[in-house]
Amino acid sequence: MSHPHTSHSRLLAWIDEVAALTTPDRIVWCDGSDAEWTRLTDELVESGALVRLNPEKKPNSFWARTDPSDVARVEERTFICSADEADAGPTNNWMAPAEMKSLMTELYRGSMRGRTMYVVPFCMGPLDAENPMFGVELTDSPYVVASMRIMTRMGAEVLRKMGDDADFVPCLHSIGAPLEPGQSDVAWPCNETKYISHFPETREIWSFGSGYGGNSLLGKKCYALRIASVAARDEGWLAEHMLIMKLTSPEGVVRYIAGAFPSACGKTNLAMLDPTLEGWKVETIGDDIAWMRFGEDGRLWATNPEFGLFGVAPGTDFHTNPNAMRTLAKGNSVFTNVALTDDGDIWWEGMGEPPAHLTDWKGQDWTPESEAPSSHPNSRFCTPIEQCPILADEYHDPRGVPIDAILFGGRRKTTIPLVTEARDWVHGVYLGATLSSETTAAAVGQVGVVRRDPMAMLPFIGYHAGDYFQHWIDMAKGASGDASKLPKVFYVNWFRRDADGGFLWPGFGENSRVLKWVVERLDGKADAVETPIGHVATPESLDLTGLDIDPAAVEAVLRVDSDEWLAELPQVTEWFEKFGDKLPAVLWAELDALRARLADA
Ligand SMILES: C=CCn1c(=O)c2[nH]c(Cc3ccc(NC(C)=O)cc3)nc2n(CCCC)c1=O
Ligand SMILES: [Mn+2]
Repeated sequence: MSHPHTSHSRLLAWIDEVAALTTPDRIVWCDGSDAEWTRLTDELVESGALVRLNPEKKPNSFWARTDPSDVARVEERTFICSADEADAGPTNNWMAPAEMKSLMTELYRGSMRGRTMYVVPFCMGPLDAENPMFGVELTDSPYVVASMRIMTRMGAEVLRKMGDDADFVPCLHSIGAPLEPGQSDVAWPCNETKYISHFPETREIWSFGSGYGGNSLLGKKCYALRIASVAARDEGWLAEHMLIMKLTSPEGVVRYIAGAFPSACGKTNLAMLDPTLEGWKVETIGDDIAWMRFGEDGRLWATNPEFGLFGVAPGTDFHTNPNAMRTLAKGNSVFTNVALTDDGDIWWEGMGEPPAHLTDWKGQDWTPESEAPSSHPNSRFCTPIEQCPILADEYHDPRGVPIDAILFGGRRKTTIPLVTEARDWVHGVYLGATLSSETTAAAVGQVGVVRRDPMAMLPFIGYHAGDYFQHWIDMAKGASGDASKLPKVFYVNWFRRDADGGFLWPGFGENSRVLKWVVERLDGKADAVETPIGHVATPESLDLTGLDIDPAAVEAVLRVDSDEWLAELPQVTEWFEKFGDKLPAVLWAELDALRARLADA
């Protein structure tokens, strides 16, 4: 059956099935054109869902406010519906796929009444990749369509490339707010019942009830991490929650670094770093997701499958991330749950002195005397990555870049030194698997509690975390047995504090000094002290030129205190016990070896 837009019979059959179930008033095929963006954003402004910003401040850009109940990913409503419950593992919510599908089918029944169902063909990664990773999102949210155009390659070009039989990940999304005839819409329709469900064996995603980013832009966390991590396990590659950066030394030597950090560690700030060290240059390839596979040369090649940046707004400003601010200044962006200035620009906490008056993320008047912040802690900017002034040319190369170093990082007041090099690959996997970070206000729960967040992937591993650790161990075999081709693994912590609670390390652009040490370790140049926890930088081995820092602070930020580390071991044991016999034995061995080294120290 041919159709004006495609002759892909499986796609057409799926669309017919979903339309029959959700009963939208109309179906619109998205072509990803500027004309379509204008139509969509005009409609959204008309309906009150978006406010157009002052073109002189941010051209072609918009301010959105969600329902206060729909402001973040809903981890407790996120499910991995593997055929076998054991495959979801202890870090995921599970429901039998058939049960979840029959339950959600009833939720979708008539859910798009009165609305438009948009067909959003998209591709994670370049269209000219060897095997492009296609998806099609069916959604009743024009906000999602506009955001997907920024975050993914989306539209007619993708449909053409898909031809009539390419594989694609079906992504079904409904905000779950049917409109009765004559009923007027609310600015942010959603449903108090939310399900974000993944079906790994059939590679499908069903999302219901939330319009918010990670729950509704299904190409990102749902596809490029949870579903992709399952495909990566089966096919021998890695889908990771990592930034990718290009680092060039003053001598012109280029190194590529991937980094995994939980939220509130400044991953985007690091990905777009403005180095303070003279002559060093950072260019950005990605700030959130890295797909990594071994090339014929035995090296690990990484690509960024995304087409935009979906960053946390508060804390982003010209001091912490000047390149993000320059990206946003070019416009073509959507800002969600930030504050609106009286002259039609956006503002959020961390941007220096607040204006005398703002409209806050709840649409209410805000002044500097207001108790609550003007912007929600999880408020976001959504902006085209091609606007980033330091985007590396390699971003567009379907081969990606060969990774020289992997950084794992967390937010810890104590215990973890500024930078440590892993003893080898397995020890590096141990560091990633035991990565810990203190919770902050941006996430739910109390502030300052140490949580394990393995490879910063805890909410995104699409299967049993024990199998995931085993997969990381097994990846070393992909380096065609030549360990020298594997990336070196490092563990960093920008957030160690002194006895008075002050930060020991200035962070931000000064982190370029740590990156220099990492590169020099790759070249076998920089010095390190052998400690029970790995090779730790010495104060002398860091280039502190021009940095006004107390030598005692440098000592303190690099210190390895055996008592502090011995105190960590019971937590690691308790963490590892969650995975039972699926925890690779080599990781128990690493823990035992660490305990023995600490005892000798
Ligand atoms: C590449 C930068 C990484 N990075 C950091 O390296 C970093 N370090 C800190 C802690 C810190 C905060 C303020 C200062 N201020 C002054 C003046 O030194 C210093 C360190 N905060 C940091 N942040 C912000 C975290 C919240 C998203 C951060 O992103
Ligand atoms: Mn992320």
